[in-house]
This record gives sequence, structure tokens and C-alpha cells, in this order.
Amino acid sequence: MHHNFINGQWTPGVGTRPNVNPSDTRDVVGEFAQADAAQTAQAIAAARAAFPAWATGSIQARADALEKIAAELLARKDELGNLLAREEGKTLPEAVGEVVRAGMIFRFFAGEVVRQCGEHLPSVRPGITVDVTREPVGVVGIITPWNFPIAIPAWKIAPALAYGNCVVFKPAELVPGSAWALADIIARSGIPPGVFNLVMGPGRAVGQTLLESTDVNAISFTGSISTGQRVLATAGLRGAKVQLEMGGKNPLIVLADADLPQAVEVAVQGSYFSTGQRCTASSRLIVERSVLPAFVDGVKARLASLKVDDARAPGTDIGPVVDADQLAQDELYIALGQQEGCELAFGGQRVERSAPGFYLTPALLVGARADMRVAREEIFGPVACVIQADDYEHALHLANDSPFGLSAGICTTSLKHATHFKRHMQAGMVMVNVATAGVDYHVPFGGRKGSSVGPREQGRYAAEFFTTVKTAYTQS
Ligand SMILES: NC(=O)c1ccc[n+]([C@@H]2O[C@H](COP(=O)([O-])OP(=O)(O)OC[C@H]3O[C@@H](n4cnc5c(N)ncnc54)[C@H](O)[C@@H]3O)[C@@H](O)[C@H]2O)c1
Ligand SMILES: O=S(=O)(O)c1ccc(CO)cc1
Repeated sequence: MHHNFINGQWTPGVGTRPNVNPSDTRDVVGEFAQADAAQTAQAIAAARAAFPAWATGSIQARADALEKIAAELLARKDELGNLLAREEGKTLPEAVGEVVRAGMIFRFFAGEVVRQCGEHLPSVRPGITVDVTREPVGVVGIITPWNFPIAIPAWKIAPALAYGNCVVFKPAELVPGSAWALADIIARSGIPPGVFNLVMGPGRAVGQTLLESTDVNAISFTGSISTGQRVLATAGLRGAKVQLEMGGKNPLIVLADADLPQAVEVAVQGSYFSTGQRCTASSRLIVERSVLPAFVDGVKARLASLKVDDARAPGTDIGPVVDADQLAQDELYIALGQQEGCELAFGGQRVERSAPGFYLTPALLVGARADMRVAREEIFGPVACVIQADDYEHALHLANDSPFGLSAGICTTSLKHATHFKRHMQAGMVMVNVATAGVDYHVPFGGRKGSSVGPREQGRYAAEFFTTVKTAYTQS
């Protein structure tokens, strides 16, 4: 049994929930505690009580704790990657890579603890000086989705702790294993009781309590648009600081002058790896007319070479979809795309493997138009659609015609078009001859329009959300 971690104690929940392997639904990864609103309130109270000492305590102790967490994550990358692949379904190399990303994030923020700085300025008034400093926000509620079970928690928890905040962490119901393992490592890192708390359980009980509690000063959320809107309406309305990372409908433009084999690889990597379950996945492939047939043939040939199988089997390129609901959603959109007039040029079929799992072949819809639902709504599976463009200007117009603005890419050998695209694409992250998915851990991450609310995550920009600025005037 895996308990919640509240005020330095492993604490049984009010119920339990099994964690099921999507590659083999007969395999139960473990039983995990489920909290209710009252237990969540205990965690919030513990974080509140721990905050004054943690916020003003030794920064060396903070840095040492984060470095210890980083070192253990990196040392156990294979074991934790195996757990992650087993509970979420991304392939073993992808899962090990995610654990390494989590370790590097903790290492980065261990360094940031001792690199915090402020400003000392002259005042416009004689005899007065001004200091601008950053202070922690307080108690931070961290609410995460299932698709990056350890990296997303790491990139919220590490900066929260580094800048002196206390944390109540509520992971997604589908992937408590990696969250629990991370909590276990944090619990042994030397941080005082109450500074970090893990509360597993349903969004409507645990998450909602975090949103409503006036003892929670900030909410950092990654997940769906609908839940994000609820976070904004509840926590935002009561004045909490709110950071939302939500969906994407990320375009990849392929121009006639692109290196075509490279463009095919960039498209396949971005659209289908990690089973397409990345908010940065390329789900709209916007292709200039003259190269469209060759591009589609290239993508189909590459997809045919991919092995869809158990996430942990050697040689698997694409693991299963995360659960039955997501599989049904993927299939619904594939059928909808065909009803809207697309041709299903490849895949989109359930496949049987040696064990019962949620296996779907990567689907390519050709002949999409910008107004179709498959071209506007996030599917969050191994499904991409191809939209024809007349030229670069048309392609850019189509790419920007979206309620989302997270990541966007272009494949071209034209410096002129690449430069124009980087400036005029309305997205938080733009890529030239690089997949829309696959980002560094030390630079800002986030989007525009309906994709994100609040300051960027990651790198030094994380300080914007996890600290609040103070201006001090001193008459000498
Ligand atoms: N932009 C990004 O950085 C990014 C990254 C990964 C995933 N996503 C998005 O996440 C979605 C998939 O993840 P998901 O299905 O886990 O999303 P989700 O919104 O269903 O759940 C996210 C988290 O919110 C919690 N939650 C649910 N109801 C809640 C409530 N009433 N109050 C508070 N918390 C509540 C869930 O329990 C979970 O922990 C996709 O839409 C994807 O685009 C975005
Ligand atoms: O684009 S990816 O590098 O795959 C990536 C990693 C982590 C996250 C977390 O939101 C998103 C995208």
C-alpha cells in the first residue's frame, strides 16, 4: 500500500485505488491511497505551519536537499523509468529519459537556490536607496496530468521548494506510482515536515479543496482546458496566483523547399512519439501543395516501420494509449475526421498484442480543412491531420488560425521564411527543422492564447510565478 505524505508522516487515505498497466491491463502496478477534502485540508495546514521557517531558513540546506533529490533520481533512472513506462505506457527509453529530465530539473534548481539575486538602486529622492527583492509566495498547490508523471511534478515542485515555498502536490489519478516514488525521495532529502506533502485522490475532492482553500496562495496546474478553466474560476477568483498550462493543437508547416526526409522525421517524431500524448505534439501538418503527395508517402512509409507494442518490450516505438477513455476519444476523432471528409491514409486501428492493452496504430488523416473539428480540437493521441497550403503566407495563416498557441514548427531551407515564421507565429515556442515536441529543461516553457495562463514555467523564468517582488525604500 502506498500512503499519502502529510506533515512528514506516511498517512493512510480514506480509500484506495489500483494503478493499472495500459500495456497489460491484468497487471496492477499497486494500490494507492485516496484522500478526501478533510485530509487535503490537513496537508494544507501542515504546509502553512511549515512555511515561515522554510521561507527564511538556510538556503544551503535547501540547495543540499534539492541536489540530494536530483542525485537519487539520476541514480535510479532505470528502475523509475521502468515504473513510469509500466504505469503510463510511454516506451522504456522515453520513460528513462523523462526520469533523467526530472533529475536534471532538480539539479538546475539546486543551483538556482544560491543564484537568487535582487537589485539595489538609487531613489529619485536624495538620501534614499531602493532594494528590489523576491520572496516566496507561500503555500503552493501543484496539480498535474498523467502524460508526464515525473517530469511535470519535478518542474513545478523543484522551483517551488527552491524559492522557499511549501507544497501540497496532487498528482493525476492514472499515474500515482511515479508521484509516490518522487515523494518518497523528497521525504528522505532532509526537508522539514510539512514543507512537502503528497495528497493522492480525485480532482473533485483533493484538487477542488486546493482551489478553494484561502490558505493556498498559488496554484500551478497542467492539464485539460476544462479543468484549467475551473482552476481560474475558483482559485483565480479568490485572488490566488494561478499558472495554467493546458492544451495545444500544434502546427508543423512543411514548405516545398524543405529537406523532405528530414521533414518526414520531424513530423513523425513530433506527432506520434510518446503515443502522441504530449501537449506539444504536432497534430496539424500544414504542407505546401507541390510536396504534399511525396510528404504523405514518406510519413506513411515511416509509420509502417514503427512497432506498436508493450511499452517495456525491446524495440517498441509506440506504446499503448493511456486508458480506455483516451482510446475511445482517439477513435471518436478518427471517425469524426472521416465524416468531415478526410481520408484515413494510415493506421487508426486497434491492434491485439500478447497481453490485453490499449493499442492503436498511428493515424494519419489527409485532406483536412482548417474549420474541421479534427483540425481545431486537441485529440491527445497518435492522430495527426494533413492540411494543404498554397504557399508560405497561406501556411502561416492556417497555422495561426487556432484557439491554441503552445508550440509550432516549420521545415524549410529558406532563411527568409524561417526568420519570418519565428517572428510572426503566435505560439510560445517555435521550432525550425525541429519537432514541436521535445523541449529543453532549462529554458522557458509555455504558450499563448488558449494554451497558457500566467508566467512561464522552467528555467530562471520560473521565479516569476514562485516568488513575489518586494520593493524596499531606506532613508540613510
Ligand atoms: N500545456 C502543457 O504543458 C500540458 C502538459 C501536459 C498535458 N497537458 C494537457 O493535459 C490534458 C491531459 O491531462 P489530464 O487528462 O490529466 O487533464 P485533467 O484536466 O483531466 O487533469 C489534470 C489534473 O487536474 C485534476 N483535476 C480534475 N478535476 C479537478 C478539479 N475539479 N479541481 C482541481 N483539480 C482537478 C486531475 O485530477 C489531474 O490531477 C490534455 O488536455 C493536455 O493537453 C498540457
Ligand atoms: O515536448 S516535450 O519535451 O515532449 C515535453 C516535455 C515535458 C512537458 C511537460 O509539460 C511537455 C512537453
